[in-house]
Amino acid sequence: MGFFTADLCDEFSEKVQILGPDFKSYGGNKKFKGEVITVKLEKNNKDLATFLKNNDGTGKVVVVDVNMRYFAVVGDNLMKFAADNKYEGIIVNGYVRDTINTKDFELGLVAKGTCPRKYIPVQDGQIGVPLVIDDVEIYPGDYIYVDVDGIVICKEKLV
Ligand SMILES: O=C([O-])CC(=O)C(=O)O
Ligand SMILES: [Mg+2]
Repeated sequence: MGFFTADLCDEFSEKVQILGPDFKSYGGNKKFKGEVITVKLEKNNKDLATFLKNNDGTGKVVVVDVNMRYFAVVGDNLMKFAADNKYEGIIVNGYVRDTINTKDFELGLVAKGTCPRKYIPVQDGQIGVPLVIDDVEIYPGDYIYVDVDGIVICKEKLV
């Protein structure tokens, strides 16, 4: 795939923002890009699971903010939904689990770390709301670029 986040930062330095250094890769693709869909969760991931299961993800990256609450919101089940619907990747400001298996799916997954526990009681989430992650405002329709160096976000499509 023809981009490097370092080159995007140099070439479009006025236009891009970067998320912080604490994301790690747990998916099958280390490099991915796409148009942002935002999801805000409290602790439980039901609305994210339903969204991934029921919506086409071609060209899309889902950015999930769970405010670093220490519960996993993505594992191999949700990765299967996302792979089946052709999402490019998922970015979680929080934690994931089943990470031995999440890398077997052909999409990106980055998160701040792992947690073996999920929050069981169902709670409502919000799809398509503005997020603030690592002091960066993220809106639906932004474009995001991920590789082994980091995560670059821009209001417009760069490549
Ligand atoms: O099932 C869940 O809600 C989270 C998880 O472990 C998975 O996606 O496999
Ligand atoms: Mg699981």
